[in-house]
Amino acid sequence: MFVGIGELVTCDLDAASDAPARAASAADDTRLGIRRDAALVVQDGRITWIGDSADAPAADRRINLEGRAVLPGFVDSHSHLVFDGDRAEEFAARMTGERYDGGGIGVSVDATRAASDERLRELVGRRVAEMRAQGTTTVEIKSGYGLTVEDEARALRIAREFTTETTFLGAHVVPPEARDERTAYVELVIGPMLEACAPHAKWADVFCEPNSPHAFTEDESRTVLEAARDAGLQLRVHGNQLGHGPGVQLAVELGAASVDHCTFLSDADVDALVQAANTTTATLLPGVEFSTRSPYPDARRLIDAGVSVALATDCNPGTCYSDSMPFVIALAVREMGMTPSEAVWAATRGSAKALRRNDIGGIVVGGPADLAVLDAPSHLHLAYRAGVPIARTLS
Ligand SMILES: N=CN[C@@H](CCC(=O)O)C(=O)O
Ligand SMILES: [Zn+2]
Repeated sequence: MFVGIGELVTCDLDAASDAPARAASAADDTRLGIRRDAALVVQDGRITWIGDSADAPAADRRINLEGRAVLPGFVDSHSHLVFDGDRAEEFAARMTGERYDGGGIGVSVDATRAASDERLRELVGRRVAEMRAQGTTTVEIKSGYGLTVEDEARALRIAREFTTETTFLGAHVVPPEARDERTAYVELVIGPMLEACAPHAKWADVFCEPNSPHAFTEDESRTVLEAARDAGLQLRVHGNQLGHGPGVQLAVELGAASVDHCTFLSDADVDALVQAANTTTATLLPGVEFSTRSPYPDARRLIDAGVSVALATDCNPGTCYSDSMPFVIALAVREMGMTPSEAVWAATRGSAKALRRNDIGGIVVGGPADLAVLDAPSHLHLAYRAGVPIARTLS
């Protein structure tokens, strides 16, 4: 049992029926369901009681959190953790003006193909441990740095050892060796690659980006997504990252759970996301804009319009080699005009919704004890103390 919780952020509203977290003012934290001086009882990994510290029942073990804040563990609904090598020099070049266009993905593909299973497993394990150490309790992991039948299936098999939220991203880019055979590569993705990968994946994703010569057009993306849906996978889309494009409309049309990035949106894109708010979440990844020196997505415009918004890291070797949800929350507050409560909601309930999960992202009796604790009295400190390691998981 945990007692002496200074601020218990439950996010306990029903994720299926909730409207997007829209704060009435910067100080509004009513949607977070905050209790003060709280206690909770955990048994066999589940929460069995929530109440005031003063009313806490007897328990075998009693841990006094001395006024710390407890939140739902963060849900990181977008990551690419199965890779070897890094692209620090590409990052440094961007800081002095180079543009990102997805071409560096081929560098990570080479390094990942050359790595042994053991090496990849160790790297993913290390990254998941880093995430947990910063308060993340659920992570989605994509393939996408193999881009052959065997290498994509291998990436997903390894990812499955760490999470049930695995995503087939054979359509990440056209690999360098297939550059002049785009059609043949798409056929490979929707044929033997999908067949080998589907047993290890819950989701399929595509980098739909006509602004990159390496990524996929609207027609190619539709072909891949429809084939994946027919194979029983649920859909997600990388869209509208590098410029205006068809990603959002395609995601909404196909009923994808999430369209991720949403950096460049037309009014029609926002309208489509409002109409689809119960089905399709806009997942914002501000670590990418930080790491590519790009304009941030307009989170205020989306939230004020009524779009369902989530936050995730997009941890990958190219556009954001950070797996820190507290960093993302700080960026969302400082750079995207989200209130601290909106950012916490989007990183927990919102991100759970982007994974079509109602069982995580909140603290409720009967739910899993997926908890984050802060070495601080309130969730405001996540952005206020940016860069300070105040968050960890509590189990
Ligand atoms: N946009 C496509 N995929 C990743 C970047 C991958 C890379 O550059 O290695 C992203 O989400 O930003
Ligand atoms: Zn991504």
